[in-house]
Amino acid sequence: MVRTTDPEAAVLCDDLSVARGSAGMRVVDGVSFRLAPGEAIAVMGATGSGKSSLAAALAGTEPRDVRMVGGVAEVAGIPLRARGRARRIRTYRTGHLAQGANSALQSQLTVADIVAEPITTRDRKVNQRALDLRIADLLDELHLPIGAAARYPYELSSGMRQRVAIARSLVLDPAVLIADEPYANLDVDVRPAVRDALVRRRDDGMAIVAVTNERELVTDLGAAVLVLRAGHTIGIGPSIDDMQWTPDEATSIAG
Ligand SMILES: Nc1ncnc2c1ncn2[C@@H]1O[C@H](COP(=O)(O)OP(=O)(O)OP(=O)(O)O)[C@@H](O)[C@H]1O
Repeated sequence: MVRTTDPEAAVLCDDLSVARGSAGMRVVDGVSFRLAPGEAIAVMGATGSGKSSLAAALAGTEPRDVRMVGGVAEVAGIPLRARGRARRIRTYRTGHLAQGANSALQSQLTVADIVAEPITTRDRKVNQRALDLRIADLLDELHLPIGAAARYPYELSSGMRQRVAIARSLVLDPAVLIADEPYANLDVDVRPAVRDALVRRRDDGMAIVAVTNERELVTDLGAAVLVLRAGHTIGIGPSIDDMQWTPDEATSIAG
């Protein structure tokens, strides 16, 4: 088992570097931040700056071509480099909304099965009635219609699929949520339901790493801000109000 340097942190990155693809190109270089339970950080930056690669590395699951190549990273008290049982525990404690998750839902499963899968793959003897209630509550919280549970992804709009993917990422009550573009494909009228679901859990101690360039979401989450350019940190600050902005990106912390 790999030793944890900061067991109290929800997420710790110290000089973290991440490589991607068969050529092992370094796409995140020397990123450092610490998140306590109940805190949020927004990873911002232009397209290709490394936001999704950082999120995927911290989620530690998919895609498999993303890997840590330097520094320290710990999520939910367990190092990213840990293997075996420690790695499995870290996976259960981490919710992951991957980039494009709404278009990657398994087409042969119903919404209920998709959302339940993180639980059913872990515990095959789970009480079905309790599970059904839990999923109905989650779908309702995210303003999905009654009956959505029995439907298949191809029967849903992209905004509904996005909320199914969010429900799945929350179903295990994770200690840490890694959410890549939580508002992707969401109409403005359903965004408050997603925002409230995230803020409520953050208030209950869930830490959130959100890849987003949506300033309103960053403010609503009370998130710290990390801005990347070409894999490097070009700005980090405790809130979006502390950042200095050019027309299209934050460049540094104020002052
Ligand atoms: N599958 C892949 N194989 C190799 N390189 C990749 C792959 N996906 C992305 N990259 C490269 O990794 C770098 C970082 O991409 P990444 O998707 O993490 O950035 P991003 O900031 O999330 O961008 P976007 O907002 O467009 O999703 C870019 O140079 C990109 O071209």
